Amino acid sequence: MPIKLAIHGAAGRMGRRVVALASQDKQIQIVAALESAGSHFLGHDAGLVAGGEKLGVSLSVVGESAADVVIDFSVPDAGIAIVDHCLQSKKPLVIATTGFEPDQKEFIAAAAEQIPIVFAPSMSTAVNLVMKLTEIAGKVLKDYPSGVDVEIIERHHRFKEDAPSGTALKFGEIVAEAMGLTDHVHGREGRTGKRTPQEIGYHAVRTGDNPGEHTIVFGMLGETIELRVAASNRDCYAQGAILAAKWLVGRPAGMYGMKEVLGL
Ligand SMILES: NC(=O)C1=CN([C@@H]2O[C@H](COP(=O)(O)OP(=O)(O)OC[C@H]3O[C@@H](n4cnc5c(N)ncnc54)[C@H](O)[C@@H]3O)[C@@H](O)[C@H]2O)C=CC1
Ligand SMILES: O=C(O)C1=N[C@H](C(=O)O)C[C@H](O)C1
Repeated sequence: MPIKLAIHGAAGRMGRRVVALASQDKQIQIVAALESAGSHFLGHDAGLVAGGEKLGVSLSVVGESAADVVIDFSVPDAGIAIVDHCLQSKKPLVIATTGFEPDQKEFIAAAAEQIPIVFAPSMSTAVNLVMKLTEIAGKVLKDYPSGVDVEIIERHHRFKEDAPSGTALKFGEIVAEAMGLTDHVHGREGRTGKRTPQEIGYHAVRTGDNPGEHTIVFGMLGETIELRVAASNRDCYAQGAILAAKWLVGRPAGMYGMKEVLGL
């Protein structure tokens, strides 16, 4: 029996790719494509909106559905609303949306005590592998004699609404944990003084249609390491979200990440 999938934010850049790829997947049946009450795509066929063939599923607002699992690529407030919906209907949920406030993250963590949730700022296998490499690099370089300056540079399309990216923040958490660093510095301007060894620097570049690129720089005196991962389209994220949804069905309540999904 195929897994019945609902996609939240289905007419967005990511939602459309999830619809397009999930509709080609024999293990998945799309049963709901959800959008905001103000979307002019409501009532339109989700397959056609995604640029493919007619699917027979119209874009609708959140309501009762036969879904076994939900994938969310939307905006933070809508993400919280779908968490609440999944809590009430006891449905597993993959949250790919970024930019949540701290209190919203607490709400998600509390929800994960009752339903299974995968919550990850990047669904890409390559990005999650580079997170693992970053952890290794951080641990190995922690006590490097000259000291190590870690800077995280991310580049995304001009339409992105949050900065730095959720993925950049996650890279920063990994570095902080691995190296015992405490200060998160976002951009620099003016007479900032010398860089301190406790800093992790973040730089958010917004240009054109870049689907996402992250570079983690480990700068020593005498040598430099750069770990870079760049998407050339959005399918790495959509495929990862579909993989996470399949993995999540039947799991106990809990908060999972792509680390668990990918066995990293
Ligand atoms: N975890 C990951 O791998 C990735 C995460 N993202 C994140 O996913 C989110 C969406 O990204 P994009 O698709 O590029 O944005 P987008 O703006 O193209 O799509 C968001 C969609 O959510 C819809 N939406 C807004 N309010 C809604 C509501 N109340 N109910 C249902 N739908 C609602 C919008 O109408 C829109 O269609 C962003 O937070 C982005 O950072 C993006 C790519 C990869
Ligand atoms: O908005 C995007 O496009 C992306 N957002 C995610 C993030 O904020 O980390 C993941 C990916 O980099 C694309």
